[in-house]
Amino acid sequence: MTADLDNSGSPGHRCGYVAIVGRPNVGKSTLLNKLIGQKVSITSRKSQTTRHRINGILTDAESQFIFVDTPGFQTLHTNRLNSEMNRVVTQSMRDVDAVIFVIEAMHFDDRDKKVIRLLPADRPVILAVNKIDRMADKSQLLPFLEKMAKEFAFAAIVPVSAEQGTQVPALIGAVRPYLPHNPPLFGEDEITDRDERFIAAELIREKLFRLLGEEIPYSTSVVIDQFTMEGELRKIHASIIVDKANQKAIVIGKGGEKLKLIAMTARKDMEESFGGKVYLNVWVKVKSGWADDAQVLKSLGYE
Ligand SMILES: Nc1nc2c(ncn2[C@@H]2O[C@H](COP(=O)(O)OP(=O)(O)OP(=O)(O)O)[C@@H](O)[C@H]2O)c(=O)[nH]1
Repeated sequence: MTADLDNSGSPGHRCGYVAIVGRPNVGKSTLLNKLIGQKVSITSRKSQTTRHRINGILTDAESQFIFVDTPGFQTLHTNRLNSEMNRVVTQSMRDVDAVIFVIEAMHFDDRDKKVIRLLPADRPVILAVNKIDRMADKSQLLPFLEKMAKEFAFAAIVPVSAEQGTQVPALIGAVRPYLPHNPPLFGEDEITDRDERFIAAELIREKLFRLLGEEIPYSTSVVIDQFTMEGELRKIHASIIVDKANQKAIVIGKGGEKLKLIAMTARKDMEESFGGKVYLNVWVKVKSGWADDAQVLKSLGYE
């Protein structure tokens, strides 16, 4: 992808877009956070917490990497939301200069193979073999990397531990040569081009994944109804949208305890992210079939 150039930056400077793809739960969000050194993309133990494209930006002396964190490839649920997500993933790979394909060390399954089939043939794909810290027998790594080299014409293969940061600089070094010569598109201190409204919704959604049971979060979404500044205070009104009335009861919890906890922990994270006080009001609303409703999807940013 090229952009309007303003002739700032040194002549050798590189700048480009990099997509991070992989099946759910391989560690894409953790890797992005490690790459850019700050929590922007949300992470969770449950899979499929990433629904939006999130740009994280890494700027160093020679280059600027604009990372696109994509939703995991969905293989279980088949509603409209998931087909939209798969579309967003394929789209995001077409718009980038390089792709980082993430898998788990020693795990290469049918879901990973599905992702491989969608990888673009006309741009460099760097394979990041993640979670190497988990390997009990490190001597198995080299044969696994050799096996992977036969699966696709990867531009490079880099074993990493996103969680511990091991080999992350090597991964950056492997991607760098594929960025085009461009001056930086973003200022040095910009980490994401998403606004605070979006980050606020992501932080609430992250709490749903962390604090609710297995099934509920998949049928919920978060909408920011109002976001205003009163002096230094951010006043945020948000709605958690659920599919059914019984889910509303679960999100609220006994005596409102669960919702209180969701709102309190989300508010603390927002205050840390935004660097200022936050007043947060969270409602739970039932909208049946929202995940299949094109109109609702549009209002959530899937166009
Ligand atoms: N041991 C270990 N765990 C990791 C590593 N990287 C990620 N994880 C864990 O794997 C789980 C999934 O990580 P995420 O970063 O949320 O995965 P994701 O691929 O973004 O998942 P989706 O949003 O579902 O697509 C989390 O519990 C992480 O803490 C790693 O290098 N080592």
